[in-house]
Amino acid sequence: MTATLVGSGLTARFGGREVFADLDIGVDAGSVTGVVGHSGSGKTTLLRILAGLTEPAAGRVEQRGVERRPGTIGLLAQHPRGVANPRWTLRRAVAEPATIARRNCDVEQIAARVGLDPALLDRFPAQVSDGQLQRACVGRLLVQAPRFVLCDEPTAMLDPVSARAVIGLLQELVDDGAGMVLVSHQRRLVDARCRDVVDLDVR
Ligand SMILES: Nc1ncnc2c1ncn2[C@@H]1O[C@H](COP(=O)(O)OP(=O)(O)OP(=O)(O)O)[C@@H](O)[C@H]1O
Repeated sequence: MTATLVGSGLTARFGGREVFADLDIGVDAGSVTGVVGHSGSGKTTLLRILAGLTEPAAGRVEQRGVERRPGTIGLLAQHPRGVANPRWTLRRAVAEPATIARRNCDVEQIAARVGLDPALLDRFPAQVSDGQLQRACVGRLLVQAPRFVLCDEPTAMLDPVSARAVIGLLQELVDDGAGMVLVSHQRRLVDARCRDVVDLDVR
């Protein structure tokens, strides 16, 4: 059975104001579903609902064909500084999924894979650039090896070289069989990468 993440009939509402209603979205293993829409249309909210971080006002999210274990969904935030623990070194953050699962991981090898200077691994988030921190977040995803990756404008903070590197690394996760939901304002990127696109503006 193909692993699939499915959201059906999803409605998001804050303080009586409806952000979106009765929305369906799905992504299969090894493919990318795009999410586009104007600022405030609910893209981040949709990712948070898919990740189980926000409860929808209606509808449900299911993972089909996936073994029950923690960490089957990974998130890559638009602003890595907003999610990185400021008191943890990059080494600790990258290794955390392996620490939780009580398995070993070669953090230096992961750093090499994501193009992060190993000397930066013992720094704290405030001591590295946004691009370096985002690469560490991608490294953490590689350690986590989630079945589904939810990416919220993952290159918005990055220079073109770092952006291409991050997109390439995310594509590797998809090539290895992850299903990805990609939120982006860059319609060209979405059209080039995504099999299905959910447009929150034309519903
Ligand atoms: N926790 C919350 N409480 C109240 N309102 C919220 C909350 N989270 C989001 N909203 C509102 O829901 C709407 C959608 O927000 P969301 O961040 O999902 O939009 P977005 O499409 O990701 O925007 P952007 O492209 O600017 O990142 C906005 O009007 C926002 O103010």
